[in-house]
Amino acid sequence: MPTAYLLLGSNLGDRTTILREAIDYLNATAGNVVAASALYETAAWGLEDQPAFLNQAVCLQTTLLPLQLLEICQATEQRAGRERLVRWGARTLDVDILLYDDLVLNTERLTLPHPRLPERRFALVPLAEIAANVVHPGLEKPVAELLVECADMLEVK
Ligand SMILES: Nc1nc2nc(S)n(CCO)c2c(=O)[nH]1
Repeated sequence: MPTAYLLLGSNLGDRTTILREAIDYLNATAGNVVAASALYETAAWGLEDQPAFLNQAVCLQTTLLPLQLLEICQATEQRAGRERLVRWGARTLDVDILLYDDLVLNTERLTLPHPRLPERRFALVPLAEIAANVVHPGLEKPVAELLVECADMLEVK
């Protein structure tokens, strides 16, 4: 069964509850969440003048195809009241697909692996907790090595 790694993020509202409810919804609609990292509080990347995020990586075993999984991720965001007001602005929930097995995909709707994964410690740190030895298809390096190489500073509030 395909394995996907997702990054959940929230910096608006009751972040802990939002992330827990997102995992419950993914379990009910997308497959089985078989692993979840700890919650990491990190300074906002991108548009820095916004509240700190809570980030969490999850491992999902799924029978959904990538674009079907993307639809469920977007539905999960909408259930949490996600409003896309400002690009990279504050949001109740963000669910990004980081990896989907060893698939490399470049479409208008979805790029896999996530194109900014190698430059984001806020994604690499939680992912390395549950998938340190998973090899990034395309870069052919394990997640742990991507983390070591990532220059992005992880400032914990
Ligand atoms: N620390 C942190 N910064 C972020 N900037 C954006 S956009 N996002 C949403 C994910 O693309 C985040 C995030 O999840 N965590």
